[in-house]
Amino acid sequence: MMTPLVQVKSVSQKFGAMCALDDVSLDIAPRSYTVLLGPSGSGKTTLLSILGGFLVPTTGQVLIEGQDCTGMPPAKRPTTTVFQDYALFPHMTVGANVGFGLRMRGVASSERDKRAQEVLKLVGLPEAFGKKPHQLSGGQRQRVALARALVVEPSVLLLDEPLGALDLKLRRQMQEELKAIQKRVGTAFVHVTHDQEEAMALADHCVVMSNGRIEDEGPAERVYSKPASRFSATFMGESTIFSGRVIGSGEIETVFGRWQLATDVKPGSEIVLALRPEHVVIDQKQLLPLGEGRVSDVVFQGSFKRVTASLVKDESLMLLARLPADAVVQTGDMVHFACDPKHVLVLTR
Ligand SMILES: Nc1ncnc2c1ncn2[C@@H]1O[C@H](COP(=O)(O)OP(=O)(O)OP(=O)(O)O)[C@@H](O)[C@H]1O
Repeated sequence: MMTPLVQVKSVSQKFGAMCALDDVSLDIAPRSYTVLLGPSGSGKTTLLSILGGFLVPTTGQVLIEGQDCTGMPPAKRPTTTVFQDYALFPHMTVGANVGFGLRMRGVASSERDKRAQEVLKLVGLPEAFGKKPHQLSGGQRQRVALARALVVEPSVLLLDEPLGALDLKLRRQMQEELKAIQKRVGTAFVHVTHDQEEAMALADHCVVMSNGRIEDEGPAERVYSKPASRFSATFMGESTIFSGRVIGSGEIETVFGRWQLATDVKPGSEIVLALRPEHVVIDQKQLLPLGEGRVSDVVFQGSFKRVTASLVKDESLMLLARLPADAVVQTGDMVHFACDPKHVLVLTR
């Protein structure tokens, strides 16, 4: 990795007895799109607040561009934050809202207006300059909030659930726009979400959080295809999880029998195995057999069918499968399930 733009070093945040962040370290590369992904209460907003200077961590350090910013107030550090509710000033025009940060920095009005116009163009709203926030749609207000944060040319833009207030269709559209704007301006973005699809669509670097710790981090594709832990295998996409034990080199004992599986985990170790639904197939006995299962649910989702089945070998294990849209399966059917050994994920955590 090139020299990090941001270095979070062993940061912990306590609120009384409650530990919201527990020894978190993270590097953020210049020009990157980082997504902090995790369930409610995992510490995402706390970490973003520490990056933005709204919280001073109990212990640890935050360096931005090599400078120690740990105790520095928000206005002094090279970051700006876009909040979920946009926090636009309702009585000001869009142009004045966008130019606000420049006004605070003493930039003259003609220069402010010129730069506000430029960023409004950048976010696709060149005609909004003289309007008031209430004359805009939710998606447009979101873009004004983005323009207002970008106009001061921060080194890092922090976004706290920026698309949370938008409906699903607009959300997907704004994801594409956010990514395109980030590539255009080259500013590093750090974006908090609990939506794993959003994380996959946006992240160059995906950081999966749980209980105040980083569970997994890396390119979104790597986190999905080779999750580091059971938590990230189930939070970033769905998986069927089952346990196993390594009994010899390349041999694993599972509820489905003995499997020949390449693994470098040492014999005797207990492991967790995960299987993505798109890697489960039916009626292909030449692959690794998962045995028979009774289909308990079939949901047609347009391009595929999402099938849930309880397996004869272990009825408590609910198998998830994503089958072709034309697969002939119904609730109550007994079906032979299998998987390709190369897709079985062996997790050590
Ligand atoms: N000011 C505070 N005082 C006390 N506890 C707090 C404070 N801020 C956050 N917490 C607690 O710290 C933990 C982490 O909260 P945080 O808001 O960072 O999580 P999050 O992952 O952003 O969740 P969400 O998606 O719900 O916003 C939670 O248990 C929360 O209740």
